[in-house]
Amino acid sequence: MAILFDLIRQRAALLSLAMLASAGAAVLGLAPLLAIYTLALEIMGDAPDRQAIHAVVFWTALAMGGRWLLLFLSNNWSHMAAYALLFDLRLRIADRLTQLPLGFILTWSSGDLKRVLQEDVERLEMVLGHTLTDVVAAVTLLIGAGIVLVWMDPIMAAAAFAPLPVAIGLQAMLWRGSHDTVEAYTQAAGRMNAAIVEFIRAIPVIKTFGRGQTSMGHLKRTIDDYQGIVVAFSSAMVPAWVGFMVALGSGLLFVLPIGGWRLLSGAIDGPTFILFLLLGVGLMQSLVQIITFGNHMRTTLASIERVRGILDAPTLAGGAITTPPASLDVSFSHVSFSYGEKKVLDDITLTCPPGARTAIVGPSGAGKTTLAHLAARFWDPQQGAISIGGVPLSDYAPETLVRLTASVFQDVFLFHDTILANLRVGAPDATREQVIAAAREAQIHDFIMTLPDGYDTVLGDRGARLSGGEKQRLSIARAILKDAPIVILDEATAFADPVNERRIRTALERLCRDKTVITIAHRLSTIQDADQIAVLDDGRLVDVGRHDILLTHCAVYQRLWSAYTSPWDGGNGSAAHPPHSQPGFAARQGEVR
Ligand SMILES: Nc1ncnc2c1ncn2[C@@H]1O[C@H](COP(=O)(O)OP(=O)(O)OP(=O)(O)O)[C@@H](O)[C@H]1O
Repeated sequence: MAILFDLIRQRAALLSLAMLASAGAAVLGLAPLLAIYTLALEIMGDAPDRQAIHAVVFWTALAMGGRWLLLFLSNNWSHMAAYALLFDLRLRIADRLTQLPLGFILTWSSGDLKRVLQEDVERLEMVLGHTLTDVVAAVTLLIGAGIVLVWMDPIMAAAAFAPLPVAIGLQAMLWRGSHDTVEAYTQAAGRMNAAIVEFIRAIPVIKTFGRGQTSMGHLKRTIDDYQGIVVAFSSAMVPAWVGFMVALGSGLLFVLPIGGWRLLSGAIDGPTFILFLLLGVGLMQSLVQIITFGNHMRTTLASIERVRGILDAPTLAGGAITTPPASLDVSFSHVSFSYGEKKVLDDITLTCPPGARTAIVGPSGAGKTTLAHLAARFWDPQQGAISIGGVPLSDYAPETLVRLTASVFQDVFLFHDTILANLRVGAPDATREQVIAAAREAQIHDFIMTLPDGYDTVLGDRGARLSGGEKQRLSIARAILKDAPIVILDEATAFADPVNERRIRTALERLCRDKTVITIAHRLSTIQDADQIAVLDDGRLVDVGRHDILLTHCAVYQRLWSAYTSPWDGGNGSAAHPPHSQPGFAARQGEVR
């Protein structure tokens, strides 16, 4: 709720004006009813005054014009405020996302992040742009007209408001019973959305493997689940909701007999009776708007909670050191790391010497990627410290740390922009000539020159028009251009054709020249000449050494190597590919930060 008030405060002036205009429009909305009352007084009076009748028509028309103007202004102002707030909030979330550890962002699916940025933020528009002013109008009408009615005849006013306790009681029943159901509904809707997104993404796999029925099964289950909850929700809510609506319309049951009795007894006149029939009965409908506001607020508060999940997530503390370190070694000192309760790295102490290549190997799930992510500061370890040149990563200013490392990971992201802009991501000031030189070294220049606009060709959505190998080489070109002294690589597991593989190997050899390199190795042939190989097993560092030495005494490495060199998969997924005659790098895909 605090975040909502905080947002409202930022556009308080505009929203207040919108609410005032809405309240004014509501008051003016009473004009036709009062006109009927006044006309009835004139017409039923002894000597109807033509001039007075004309005046009533004139003032009513003026009031209607004024109401139109106030509604127009109220809508305009509330929407201006709402969209400005939405814009601010989206920027705040986007800004926060850039400050949050990458590891945190990787735990969210892109569908969930999109939902927060788009649907959850959009929900505020409904409240701020529409229902807030509607509810102000409804409350104004209810209170304003209530005062007028009580002033005219308290007994008749009591008759008009008689259904109110019943309506409120039924609404309270609805609210009390619905909390768990609304929660279940929200979760079922979330599961169904996620299943739909997954299904759409999986269509190529489904078509390739002919798993249509199986994949549809999960989607169908989530839709059935959602439908079941909606039907149960409706059945549980309908009786009370219908009762509420009937109660709202039942004012006539009280106003008609009591009004008739008071009219006949001379306590009220005809025009007053007519006014109570019109106003007293119609007034209750304002409650619907108030209830709608309450319902919108409930779903909006759930959205705000999700927004807060991002805005309140802890960022990594950045230090103040901006000078590059004298030495470019990367050291892990007694590092332990857990994802939630699950410990995946345990007391790792390892130094990656400057200008040397350290390969990390181990069975699948041993923690290789996590260790590389920690070196790139996706997360901070819960225990121990990671340092560059003896300075803990957290002591560096974030921009300095970004300049010190280039990461090439498996998921390549290419912006919907020109190739030139995509290559300049890590080096915005690079000249065109420097970009071309980097592309040449990454073995991608010739391909770029075959594109219609060369370096100015705009890439499709997520680089869809490029092959996997082309994307990899573009990402390596980015890293070469960035020219960071420390390179963190995640070799991917996908095969490349021999020509592409040779190109990638050449590009990576160029990228890693004279750099401190930490590489996650999936193909052991590529790391036989690494300066040191760190062997991980089940989150622990079991050995560090060169290939030949490890082969003589490290049981885990021997197992990996034997599985790797066996003609059949020895049961270890990460090292089951046949060795290549030439050692070198074979990273497949990569994203450069
Ligand atoms: N975001 C995450 N949340 C929870 N657990 C995770 C997360 N990322 C990885 N893990 C778990 O941590 C362990 C180590 O994973 P990691 O990816 O570091 O291993 P790896 O050695 O790189 O594996 P592979 O060779 O299969 O890629 C695994 O058990 C994995 O399931």
